[in-house]
Amino acid sequence: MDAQHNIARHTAAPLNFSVRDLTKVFQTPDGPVTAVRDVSFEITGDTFFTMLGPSGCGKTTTLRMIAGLETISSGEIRLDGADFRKKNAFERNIGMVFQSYALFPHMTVFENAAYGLRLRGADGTMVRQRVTETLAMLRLEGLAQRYPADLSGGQQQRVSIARALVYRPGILLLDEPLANLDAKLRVEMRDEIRRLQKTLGVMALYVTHDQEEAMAVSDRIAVFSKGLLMQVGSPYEIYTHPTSLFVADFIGKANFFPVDVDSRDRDMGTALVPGGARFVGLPVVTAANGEAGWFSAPHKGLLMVRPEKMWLSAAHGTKTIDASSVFTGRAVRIQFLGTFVRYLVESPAARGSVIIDLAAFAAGVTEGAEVYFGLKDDGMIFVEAAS
Ligand SMILES: Nc1ncnc2c1ncn2[C@@H]1O[C@H](COP(=O)(O)OP(=O)(O)OP(=O)(O)O)[C@@H](O)[C@H]1O
Repeated sequence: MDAQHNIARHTAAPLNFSVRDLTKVFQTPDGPVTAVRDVSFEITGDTFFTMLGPSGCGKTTTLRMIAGLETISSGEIRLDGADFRKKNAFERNIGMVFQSYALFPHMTVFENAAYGLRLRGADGTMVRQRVTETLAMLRLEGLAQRYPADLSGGQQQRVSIARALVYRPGILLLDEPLANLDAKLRVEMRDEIRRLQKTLGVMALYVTHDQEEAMAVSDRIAVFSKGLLMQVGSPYEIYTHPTSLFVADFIGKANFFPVDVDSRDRDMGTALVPGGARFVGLPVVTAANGEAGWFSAPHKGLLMVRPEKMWLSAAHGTKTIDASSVFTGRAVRIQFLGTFVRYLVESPAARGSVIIDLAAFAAGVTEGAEVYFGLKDDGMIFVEAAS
């Protein structure tokens, strides 16, 4: 068969890539360690899919099982319905980018980029054409004859992306590709990776521990904690409808108010905040497993409110206040953060200090001042039972 057969003309993302009940148990001298437990998700077409979580949560192990770099303890991986494990490296049709770049130090940029094509038996004309085209996409044209040691970190990472894309894989796997770059370059590169991914129409599986980065680049995010997949959704869904305390806290900033739930039905509830405030008609009630119907009243729970869903005013002001939903506290710190002002408020009603983000300074509120604050009624969400 013609060797060129192994090389796609254009990127063709799989229609459907799925992982079912994927589990990884490492045998260690201290006994078995379950790094990934029963993880299931599905990705379609040119989705930019990110696995996000703190260090040690199992995201890299999941990616490595998908890449075939780690054996699977149990579960399955399917590519357009077929068992992924039965496919050889060429048939899997994946490109991989590592945090460490993993370039060959004795090869030029051109030869590094050409590696995957040569492995697939591409002829000289095709290698020249593809490598030139791919280096141009990554703005590396002028550097083709350099060696990795003579490149900056950002340029080295571009070469490793070129090497992964040169044979036009359907799936691009990226393991913390920006972790070694400085903050400004990280933002530039993440936008560039996303632009390339969409231009080529490749499916992307991206691993990061940086929630801001995940929100900025992803179509969908899978949040991991301790080997478990906690939630999958668009950045908007996981920010506005976290289904667990972990996700609410890990994605963005969150305030938590211990409450007594005194009634509820499928998607409405009434909560009492010790101290007197009462909230009726809560918009969303979710359980740690994402299912409604989990709270039984009466029950203790946690009300989560995002900082931008709160109001604040000076306690000595003349504003008319509906006393049933107002808290008092003390503004302990005011931070001007450019596009908004952040107030840190101490209040016995909250668990930890309260973060309140306003579009402008609150009149008359200085550090140390007594304040009134409350929750806008579209911003509340139950996240978990208090144990
Ligand atoms: N080869 C191995 N042998 C034993 N345990 C391992 C091995 N690789 C990973 N682990 C363990 O599995 C768990 C998950 O690790 P993993 O690297 O997947 O997490 P991660 O979320 O990607 O973290 P990081 O961002 O730090 O790489 C951790 O507890 C880790 O110590």
